Amino acid sequence: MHHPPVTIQDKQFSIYLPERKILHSVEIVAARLSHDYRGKQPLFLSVLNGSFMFASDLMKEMSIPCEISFVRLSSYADMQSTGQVKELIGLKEEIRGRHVVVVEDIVDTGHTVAGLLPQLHQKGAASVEVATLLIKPDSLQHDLHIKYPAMSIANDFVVGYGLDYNGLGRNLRDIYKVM
Ligand SMILES: O=P(O)(O)OC[C@H]1O[C@H](OP(=O)(O)OP(=O)(O)O)[C@H](O)[C@@H]1O
Ligand SMILES: Nc1nc2[nH]cnc2c(=O)[nH]1
Repeated sequence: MHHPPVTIQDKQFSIYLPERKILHSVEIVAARLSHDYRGKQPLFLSVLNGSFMFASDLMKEMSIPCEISFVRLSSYADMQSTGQVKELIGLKEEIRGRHVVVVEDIVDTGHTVAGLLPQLHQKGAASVEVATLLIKPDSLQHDLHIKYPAMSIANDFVVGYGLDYNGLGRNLRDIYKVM
C-alpha cells in the first residue's frame, strides 16, 4: 500500500509503521499478557488521550477475563516535555489488591509513567506493569522497567494511531514520523 507524506499544520510526516505491522505487534503483546495474567483478572488503565486506539486493539486480542478503565494525566505542550508529575484523575475503580496494567501509547522521556506508578502503588495495587505501544529507549530519563513494549523506536516525533501533533493526526491508521 502507498502511504504519501502527511502534512499537519507546519510539519510534514512520512510513513514509519504501517497498520499491519502495528497490529501484529499488538497481537504479540496481547498474547504475552493473556499468558502472564491468566487467573488474575487484570485491570487495564488506559491513559488518555493517546492510548485509546492501542487500548481498543489490545483488548480485542485479550483471551482472558480482564477489565479496562480510562484515566487522564498531564499533556505535552507542543513537542516539549514539561517534566512535571501530574496527578491521576478520573479513576473510579478500587485499585487495592488489583493487578494493574497501565496502557500507554508511548513511553518517551518516561516522566509520565514514572509519575504514575507510585500513585498506583500508593493506592494499594497488588502489582503494576506497563504495556506501551511504543518506547523510545534513547529518550528514557528514568530507571523504568517497561515489561510489555510492543515496539521500540528511535528518538523521532511520531503521530498517528492515537498519537497527536497539537491535537491532530490521532485518526491516522498508520504511524508517521516527522520529516
Ligand atoms: O514518556 P513521556 O515523555 O512522559 O511521554 C509520554 C506521554 O506523552 C503523551 O501524552 P500527552 O501528554 O501528549 O497526552 P495525550 O495522550 O493526550 O496526547 C503520551 O500519551 C504519554 O502519556
Ligand atoms: N505524538 C507524540 N506524542 C509524544 N509524547 C511523547 N513523545 C511523543 C511522540 O513522539 N509523539
